[in-house]
Amino acid sequence: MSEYFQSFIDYVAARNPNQAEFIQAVKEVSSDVIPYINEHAPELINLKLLERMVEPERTISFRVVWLDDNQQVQINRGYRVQMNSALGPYKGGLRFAPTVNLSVLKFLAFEQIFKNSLTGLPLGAGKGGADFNPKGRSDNEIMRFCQSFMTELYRHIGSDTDVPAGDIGVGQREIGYLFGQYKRLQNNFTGVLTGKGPAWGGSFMRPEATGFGLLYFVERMLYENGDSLKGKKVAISGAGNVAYYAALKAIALGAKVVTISNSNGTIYDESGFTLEKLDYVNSLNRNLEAYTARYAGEYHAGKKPWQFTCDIALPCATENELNEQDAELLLKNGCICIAEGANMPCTAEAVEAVLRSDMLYAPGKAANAGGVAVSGLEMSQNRLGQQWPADAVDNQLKKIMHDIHDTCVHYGKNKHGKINYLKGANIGGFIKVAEAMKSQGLV
Ligand SMILES: NC(=O)C1=CN([C@@H]2O[C@H](COP(=O)(O)OP(=O)(O)OC[C@H]3O[C@@H](n4cnc5c(N)ncnc54)[C@H](O)[C@@H]3O)[C@@H](O)[C@H]2O)C=CC1
Ligand SMILES: O=C(O)CCC(=O)C(=O)O
Repeated sequence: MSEYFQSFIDYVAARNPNQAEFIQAVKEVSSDVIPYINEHAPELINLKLLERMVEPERTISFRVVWLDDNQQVQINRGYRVQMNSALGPYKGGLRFAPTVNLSVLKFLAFEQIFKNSLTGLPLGAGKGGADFNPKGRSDNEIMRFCQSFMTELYRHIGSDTDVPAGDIGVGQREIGYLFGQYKRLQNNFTGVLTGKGPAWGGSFMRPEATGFGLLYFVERMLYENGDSLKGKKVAISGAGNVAYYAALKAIALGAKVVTISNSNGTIYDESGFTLEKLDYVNSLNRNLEAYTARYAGEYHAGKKPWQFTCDIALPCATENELNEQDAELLLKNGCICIAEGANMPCTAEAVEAVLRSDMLYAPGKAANAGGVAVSGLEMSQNRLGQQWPADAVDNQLKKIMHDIHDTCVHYGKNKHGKINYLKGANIGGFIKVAEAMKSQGLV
């Protein structure tokens, strides 16, 4: 690696102590982008484009006070990282989980810059959330928390400023409570959040978009490499929004899904999940062990899905959930493709192991961009005061995922025809943002 790369990483590490996830994401992007800049756009070095991209435009941190069902006062910390507005209003989800901290949100917001650029839509990048654990909380507690969170956040967001959406722990229920509180405070029914219910400004297909988009990407990637999803054995991690819709679409495209998991363990069902089985998993409310009382699957407490033989691995749960050993095991067992539904689910070492092999690797910023893409379409519908039919949105989603795939191929194919989708996504995502920042002057 070049001198510039090392001095850049040292600079970022010194300015962001104790932010391991953020530095991991920055290293991963800059290891592709810096050689590209050195060769094709050295003028960007003096403009300090990358140095500017790693500095959030604004970071908001605030107190969230609320009353639990036992009348006890609870205090959480809320955040919004407004990372980059070169291409449009800040855009990205809100995460409610005890693991939320600035390092995690900055890595997510940083990844969002390149992901949102790849969609081809006018979307800047942001991410936010709180260290609030929704597990075991009543519906009323969730509502009170959301109302308190929005009572501060509302002054920093707007339909042309910053448009949050969901992420881990934030689905349509939470978006509803957040939206209701924003409307009450601002007296304004506007597209300030995406992932809304279809009856009150939401886009059809937003719940499905990330999981479906992931499979559209995988389908295209396999096709490009002379293969298809038909008859493939697919291992999926997670049991939330992305995992569920990824499983549904994989099954619809002729694959067999054999695992679903959460942080406690994995269900392995050799005969493959069906829609009915997946809906049963949803009804279990995190108690995956109960699956075996009804269906002939196995429950493996404390185990990840990556030990089971599969052709395709789709990590759809959380960051750094698939490590180097997992990647080696997948390779040994004949897995041909890892595609990330989650954000940065593979550790840096796992990515290196995969890139050294012939396995296909689709990074999250490309493969899971379908969610934010349909959020972008929801913003367009809100501005126009329209609601487009589900099949029209689905067709646009498919086209966007295919275009992202082709951008990755364009920037990631080497002279021997091998495609590095990570490099393609990093460079393809970077170029547009860099051009926009250059045009907009020193901001
Ligand atoms: N919801 C969306 O539209 C998008 C989500 N993503 C990413 O996809 C991932 C999943 O998000 P959602 O499905 O929306 O969240 P969710 O809250 O609906 O589901 C998360 C699932 O992951 C499981 N999980 C959490 N930690 C785990 C661990 N250590 N090991 C195994 N399972 C674990 C949870 O039990 C839950 O089943 C996250 O990385 C998120 O940032 C990315 C793009 C868009
Ligand atoms: O739809 C959105 O704005 C959020 C999507 C998101 O958070 C992500 O792509 O990781």
